[in-house]
Amino acid sequence: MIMINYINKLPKAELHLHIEGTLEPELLFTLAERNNIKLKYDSVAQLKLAYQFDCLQDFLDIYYQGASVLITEQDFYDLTYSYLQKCAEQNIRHTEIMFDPQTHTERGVAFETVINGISMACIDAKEKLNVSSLLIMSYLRHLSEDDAFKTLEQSLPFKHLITAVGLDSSEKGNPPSKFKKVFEASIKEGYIPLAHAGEEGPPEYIWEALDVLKIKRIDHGNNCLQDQLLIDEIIKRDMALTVCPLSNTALQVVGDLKNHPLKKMMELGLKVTLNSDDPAYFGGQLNQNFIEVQKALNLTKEDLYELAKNSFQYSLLSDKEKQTNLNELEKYYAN
Ligand SMILES: Nc1ncnc2[nH]cnc12
Ligand SMILES: [Zn+2]
Repeated sequence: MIMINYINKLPKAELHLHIEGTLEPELLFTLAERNNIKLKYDSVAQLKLAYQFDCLQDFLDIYYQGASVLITEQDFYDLTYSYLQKCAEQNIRHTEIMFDPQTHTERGVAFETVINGISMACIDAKEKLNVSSLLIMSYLRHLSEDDAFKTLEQSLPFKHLITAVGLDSSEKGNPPSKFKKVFEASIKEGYIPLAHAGEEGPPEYIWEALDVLKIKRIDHGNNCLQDQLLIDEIIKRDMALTVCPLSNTALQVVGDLKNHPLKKMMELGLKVTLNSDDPAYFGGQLNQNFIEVQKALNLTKEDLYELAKNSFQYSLLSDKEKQTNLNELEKYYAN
């Protein structure tokens, strides 16, 4: 059975989303013009043709290029508000937004410009769209730990606006242990530790993220399936995986959605959530991920309910906020 309508109205949270990855080609061109930036592509159609990826690195090269049109506070505001409007349309009640400060500070854009633009949009969206959000500052793992320390330092005046730290970018060759000290320091500052692990990297990287970085949630985590002891450990620790199906097929982590391990993960007892990762690049927003994976794997209403429930349960919201969202979901499911 196809459940597009049911999915569209299902109350849900998104826990794995890069704000730079929500930059739609149309907005990218608008911002390039506004900031007098010459692009390599003549049109939106031509740019879209470049969105063909063989692996994570292929994508990252284009994604960092795209982000170079973001210059002013207004740019970051427009980018973020536009995503939050899409959340409202999809009945995403809460979202946990990753941002990559180093992608911008490396180009001479101040940390302050980035965080102010993003967080102002979040405040306005709460008021006008009733979508709640919080921010995850992600360190780029292809850069050095010293560089991450500089970013941590820059974030401190804005600590009240940031809930967690993450780790993203090129996984292979950049194990979590490279960032042991900066994660320890981030935890001391009150940030909750999260990390991408096991997207392209081996199960050992997931073990390191758990044991060395002390993470509370695993971004992707697909490759845990290669290690039964690791699966047992993740279940024992009651940790969630933020799974991103359309990202996985776009980056050739999974060949075909029909072979996506989501259902298997659920059957094994792993707690999983569905997410869009970089929707402007991977062919679909969160609801499109739900719709396509439901169809490919024949997910039932109970499965969809479990995924939505996990998205609130494993969010970084307070227990009270979780309960409010869960009550709303419960009501929807019962009707
Ligand atoms: N899927 C992904 N993996 C690692 N780094 C990323 N940055 C943006 N999207 C990413
Ligand atoms: Zn990601």
